[in-house]
Amino acid sequence: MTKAEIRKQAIAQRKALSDGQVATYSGALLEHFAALDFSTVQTVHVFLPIAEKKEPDTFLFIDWLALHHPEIRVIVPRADFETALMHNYVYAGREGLLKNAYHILEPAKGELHNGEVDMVLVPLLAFDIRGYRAGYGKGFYDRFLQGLDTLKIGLSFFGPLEQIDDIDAYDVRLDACITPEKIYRF
Ligand SMILES: Nc1nc2c(c(=O)[nH]1)N(C=O)[C@@H](CNc1ccc(C(=O)N[C@@H](CCC(=O)O)C(=O)O)cc1)CN2
Ligand SMILES: Nc1ncnc2c1ncn2[C@@H]1O[C@H](COP(=O)(O)OP(=O)(O)OP(=O)(O)O)[C@@H](O)[C@H]1O
Repeated sequence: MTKAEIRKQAIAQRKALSDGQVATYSGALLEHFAALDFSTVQTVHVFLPIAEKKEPDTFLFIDWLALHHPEIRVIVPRADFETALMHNYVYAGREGLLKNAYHILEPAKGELHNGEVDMVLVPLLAFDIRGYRAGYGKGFYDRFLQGLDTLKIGLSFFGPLEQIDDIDAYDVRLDACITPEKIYRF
């Protein structure tokens, strides 16, 4: 399937989830996340969920990290839709977040983070068994991840597709993808 076909299907599949399912599946994702090795992780980049689009509730991950790994810095993005680039900020609590025109919560201001990130949680609409992903189609994460030496972990409520057909040279493969059922490693 092509990314365009996949997007349509995945958006509809997610829309059909109840809020209860989103909460249950998000909890299942967190259980797998919590079993990862954080011994060399100092910084984790976490996307903030678009609740309207039934994305995984990554606040669960942020709260878990604060409790179990208070030494780990959480970095959150702010997306610039004119340039398709993301600017990254040190997470400083929910109070400082505002919703942008795309219903994405983002830091209104704060401390920019231009340093390394050891792990990136990557949003996606679908992924395949090779570790390729399709998102909303603006290439934000492909640009951000290009050349970045970091662990790239997708979060998905659904299992992998056989193949995303129209992969291009910019597409960055995930190292792993967490689903409610299991972690896929690539
Ligand atoms: N939580 C979260 N943050 C993220 C992403 C993501 O997938 N999830 N992105 C990942 O790269 C970037 C934002 N990507 C986006 C790209 C396009 C549209 C957009 O065009 N929305 C339209 C139509 C979408 C649709 O087809 O449903 C709209 O909402 O009107 C939204 C977000 C950066 N931040
Ligand atoms: N590093 C880059 N430099 C220039 N163009 C890029 C880069 N990365 C991706 N693109 C372009 O951006 C467009 C969108 O890419 P793609 O369809 O793979 O988005 P996506 O992965 O679904 O979206 P997102 O990363 O925002 O979730 C494509 O035309 C792609 O070639």
